[in-house]
Order: sequence, then C-alpha cells, then structure tokens
Amino acid sequence: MNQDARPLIRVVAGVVLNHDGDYLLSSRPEGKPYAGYWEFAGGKVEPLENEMDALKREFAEELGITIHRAVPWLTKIHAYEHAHVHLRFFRVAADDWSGRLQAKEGQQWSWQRAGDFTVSPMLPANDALLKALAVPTELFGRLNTGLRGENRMGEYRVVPFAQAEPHHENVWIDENELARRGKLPEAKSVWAVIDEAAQWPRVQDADVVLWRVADNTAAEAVCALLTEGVSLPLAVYADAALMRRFAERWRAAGVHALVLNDETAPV
Ligand SMILES: Nc1nc2c([nH]c(=O)n2[C@H]2C[C@H](O)[C@@H](COP(=O)(O)OP(=O)(O)OP(=O)(O)O)O2)c(=O)[nH]1
Repeated sequence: MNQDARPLIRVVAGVVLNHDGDYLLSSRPEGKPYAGYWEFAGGKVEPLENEMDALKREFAEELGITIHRAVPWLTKIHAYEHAHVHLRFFRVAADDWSGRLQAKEGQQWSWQRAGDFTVSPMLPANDALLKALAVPTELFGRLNTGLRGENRMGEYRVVPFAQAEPHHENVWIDENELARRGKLPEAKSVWAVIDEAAQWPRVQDADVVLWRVADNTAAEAVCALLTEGVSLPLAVYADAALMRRFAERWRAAGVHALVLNDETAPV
C-alpha cells in the first residue's frame, strides 16, 4: 500500500524509438534533483494541460523535436525524497516524431539498445521499465510449446516453466500455478499468464503479464484495464480472428505486446 501522503505530481515521459529500434535517453540537467541521472525526456504536466500537450511541450523545450503521435505505455508511482510522482510513459514510434535533436538544456542524449543500456546512473523509478523494453512487441507461437519473437539482441523465446531448461531465460507460468507455488520461478524474466481481470492484482511481481484472450468479452476487459493504466507490461495472447478485430484498440490503449496464437493457422 502506498503510505506517502504527499500530493502526487503528474509527470509524462516519452520512450522514443529511431528506425534502428534504439531508444532515446537523456541526462537530467544541472540544477534539477538527480542531475546527471539518465531518464526518458519529459517533465511535469502543468495545471490545465493534458498529458499529450505536456509531452509535446517537454520534447520541444528539452530536445527541439516534434512529437506527432504517442501511445500510452506504463504508469508508475514513485516516492522520491524530493517528490511523490505519478509517471505516465508514452511510446513514440520512429515515424511519429520529427526534427533534429538538440540538447537545449545542456543535457546529454544517447540512443540505446534495449537489453544493453550503456549509460548510467538511471533514475531509480526506471529500472523495471528498462527491462520491459527488451520484451518484443510482437510474438507468436503456442503457449504449450513456446512463444517466439525478436528484440535488438536477437531471438527471444518464452517457454513453459514446467519444460524450462537452465539455458531458457524467459518462462511463462499460469497464475493458478504461481499461487500454488507461492513465489516466482527463477528466470531472467517471468511471464505470468492470466485469463481474467480478477487475476491482475495477484501477478504484480511478474516481469510481464500475458492475458490469454478467448472471446470478445475478455478482449473488451483488456481495453478497460489498459485504459485505467498498467504498471507492468501487458501482453495479449489471441488467435488471428481476435487480433484482426482488436489489435488496433489494444495498441492505442497501451498494450506492450501482441502474441499471435498460431494454433489454428494452416501448417
Ligand atoms: N522526465 C522524466 N522524469 C522522470 C522519469 N523517471 C522518473 O522517476 N522521473 C521523475 C523525476 C522527477 O521527480 C519527475 C520529473 O520532474 P522534472 O523535475 O524533470 O520536471 P520538469 O522538467 O517539468 O522540471 P521543472 O520545470 O519543474 O524544473 O519525474 C523519466 O524517465 N523521465
């Protein structure tokens, strides 16, 4: 439970990609708390300002670039010594910004590869986010034999925990099984699999949550949860028909990854 009684300060930050699939990080300028720490560019939302306008303003002020479109991603609450912040991160695709990067506040900036960040120190609230960025945004396969995708480091596989061998880095486990075990399996990243919103609060220490969506009702429930804001990456596992119907809405609402269940695809 969050015990911090200080008012929450609304902050927006942009996770901007380039055409090589790298992420833009910048250092905090002198004079601010945590000066020299690395972060995603952004800042406080002003009174009466909406989040998108705040994001556009901050990027223009700090880096001289124009954000045309951004989709919501993760939301975090973090208690710093200097402030209690409500952070909302947006993802900005390579085609959705323009301009020439300039360090307008004397800060540094750097394009970084997810899974292999070389700048430090990072703002403490961002650790889990950086890990989440190494999770591909598109995967496919079958849960019982494993899922496949790709990130900037190469192939990314998720295998059932029950069949995992020591070299498997990413495993998935059903939420019911997780509850029976009482603790997360040892792995570089653990995907907890759920079927309904009621399970969401029970998987908050997983690295990724994979929602197995079987019908329109569950698909709508995913949209509703995303609209509330999620603090860890949510992936959706669905067949081609559901993907066709809902992929755009899930993306616009802030889904991290779409996982195509290709079980019914012709072999
Ligand atoms: N911009 C940004 N802020 C972050 C990130 N992660 C994180 O914990 N924060 C925190 C640090 C700060 O407490 C707060 C952002 O406030 P800020 O001081 O940078 O905001 P600002 O640019 O509007 O500053 P100012 O005009 O008030 O000086 O959010 C991140 O990735 N990006």
